[in-house]
Amino acid sequence: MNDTIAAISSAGGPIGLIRVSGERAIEAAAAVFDAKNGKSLVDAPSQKLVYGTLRDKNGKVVDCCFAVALHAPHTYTGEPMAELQCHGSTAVLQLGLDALFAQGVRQAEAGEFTRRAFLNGKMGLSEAEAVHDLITARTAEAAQNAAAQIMGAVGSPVQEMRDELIGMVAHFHAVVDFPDEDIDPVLFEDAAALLHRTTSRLYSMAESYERGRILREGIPCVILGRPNAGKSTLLNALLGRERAIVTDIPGTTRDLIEENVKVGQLLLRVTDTAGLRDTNDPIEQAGIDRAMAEAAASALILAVFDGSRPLGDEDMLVLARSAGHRAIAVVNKDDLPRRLEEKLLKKHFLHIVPLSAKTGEGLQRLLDLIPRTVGFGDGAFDGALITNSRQAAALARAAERCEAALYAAQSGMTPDAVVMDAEGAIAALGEITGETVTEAVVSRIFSDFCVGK
Ligand SMILES: Nc1nc2c(c(=O)[nH]1)N(C=O)[C@@H](CNc1ccc(C(=O)N[C@@H](CCC(=O)O)C(=O)O)cc1)CN2
Ligand SMILES: Nc1nc2c(ncn2[C@@H]2O[C@H](COP(=O)(O)OP(=O)(O)OP(=O)(O)O)[C@@H](O)[C@H]2O)c(=O)[nH]1
Ligand SMILES: [Mg+2]
Repeated sequence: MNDTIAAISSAGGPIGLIRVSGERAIEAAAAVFDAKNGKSLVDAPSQKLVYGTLRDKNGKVVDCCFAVALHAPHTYTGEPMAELQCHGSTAVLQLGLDALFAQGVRQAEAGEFTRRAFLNGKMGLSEAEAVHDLITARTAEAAQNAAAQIMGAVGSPVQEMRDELIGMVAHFHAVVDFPDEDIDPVLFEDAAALLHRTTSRLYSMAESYERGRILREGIPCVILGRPNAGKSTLLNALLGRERAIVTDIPGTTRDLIEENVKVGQLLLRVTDTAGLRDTNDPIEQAGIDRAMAEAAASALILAVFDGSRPLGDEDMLVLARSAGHRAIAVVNKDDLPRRLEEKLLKKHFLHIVPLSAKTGEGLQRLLDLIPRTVGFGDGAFDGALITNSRQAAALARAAERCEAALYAAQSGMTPDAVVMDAEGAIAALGEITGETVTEAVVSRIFSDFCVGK
């Protein structure tokens, strides 16, 4: 039997939530809470807020709050649960928690509520992982996608494909078990059709991770350019505030300046850097080294050029660093007379955007372009984007095995060959739903969660 656990499930707001789950959850909460109506929480109807007072382990009243009993099995974890909705002070919440501990309840580990929900069959593993995605979502779109996944946007199709493959394998097993009978060729045809459909579905789900990862994590983007090109001015323009120091002295920015900015549906994790040039100043050189390293690790380079001057040697460092990278050339200072020749830039960059970081003229064109260069148009976020690397890897493995089974079915190999690969695909899909996953993997997944979830 599971012991009873409790944790503070809220962070920092004016109202705080203590959650309790396990066989003794409601009794323990009832022991520290006196309902104003004089009845014990044990006798309260499920899911009904009850007003009253909370007492610490010494019996002192420390809060006027709500309590709620949640009767199994219709709870988040599937176990009896209780909640105390207190005032949000850490002191109050800790006293409430300590009072529960005095009733034999223990501190919940990271993700333990959701782990229990999974182990009790309340949700599949992909839904549990989406809970974590939702808690850590940094944009509305990422939250929307995660919410859809909690509702089964990944788990349901995966379950469906798995069930279909299991049905097919069962059919083949019947044939394999009676080898004397002739194999109906329709069986191979039907199997091939199913495997074909499933293979392409699986590949497209696995491939959606490239965009799903960007949705969840944002896109690391570096502003690169010669000193004085207007990199810091561009950062400030993107942010809409004076974040970085701007002067007309070349070499103003030394350290990396990292900020997040929402661009369309995308979170841009943008870094302003030191201007690239040959220098004898060791401090400036350290900044340039960091700029180069940061650019190498980024997914997008905004290469800034000063449009009011011809391209110079320092700009060649920018061209070299941008080569082979996803990059947009920004021709800045477009409010001044143009002295830069675009010819060389056109050879190096697919996209060239003239703008003035100072006046903001042309900035919108850059903002429109950035999401498109990383594959984000105006999409809906209905949970179809895979955001989890573990799921993506399992989907790719399932797709490969499914494709191998398809090949076996089409090339008239023995039913055993079809079955073997199909079973590999079934197992890989089971890792996503959680049906065929090891204890160690489950532990690792939930240890990433926060305490109280
Ligand atoms: N106060 C509070 N707010 C919260 C949570 C919580 O645990 N407590 N949640 C925690 O994540 C989230 C809501 N998720 C939940 C998911 C399922 C159930 C639940 O009780 N499920 C029952 C069905 C209940 C019913 O149909 O009325 C079940 O699955 O059997 C509760 C919360 C966000 N808000
Ligand atoms: N006219 C005009 N001036 C600009 C524009 N963008 C930047 N400047 C000016 O160019 C100078 C350098 O701007 P910064 O943003 O500091 O340039 P930087 O690339 O960050 O320079 P370092 O940090 O030294 O590498 C400042 O005087 C800015 O006001 C622009 O679009 N038009
Ligand atoms: Mg600067």
